[in-house]
Amino acid sequence: MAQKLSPESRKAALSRLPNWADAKDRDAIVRKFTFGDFNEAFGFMTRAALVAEKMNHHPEWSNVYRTVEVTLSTHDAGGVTELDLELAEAMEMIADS
Ligand SMILES: C[C@H](O)[C@H](O)[C@H]1CNC2=NC(N)=NC(=O)C2=N1
Repeated sequence: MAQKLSPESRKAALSRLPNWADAKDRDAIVRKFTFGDFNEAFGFMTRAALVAEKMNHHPEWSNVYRTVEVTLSTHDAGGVTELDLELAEAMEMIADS
């Protein structure tokens, strides 16, 4: 099972993911994506969902019109692991493409 990241490696990883922040109320990382319109937002979710399913690692997320709010945490580990960083990086690539 994936292990929770140490505070040091988590801090280093977050510095490479500048748009992501620690969740306020739990052990997780969060980001709000804003797209041009609903089609772009939902297209992002569709592509990210396919990656997540392939990884067997799933986001908590919600969509309002052209925004998608994402929370990543590894439930089995009770906190942030490499899997969350990997999915966050994949989401950055998808949102940029
Ligand atoms: C049984 C299944 O493999 C697990 O429940 C997987 C599925 N997706 C998951 N996603 C996330 N974010 N955390 C998990 O611990 C997790 N576990």
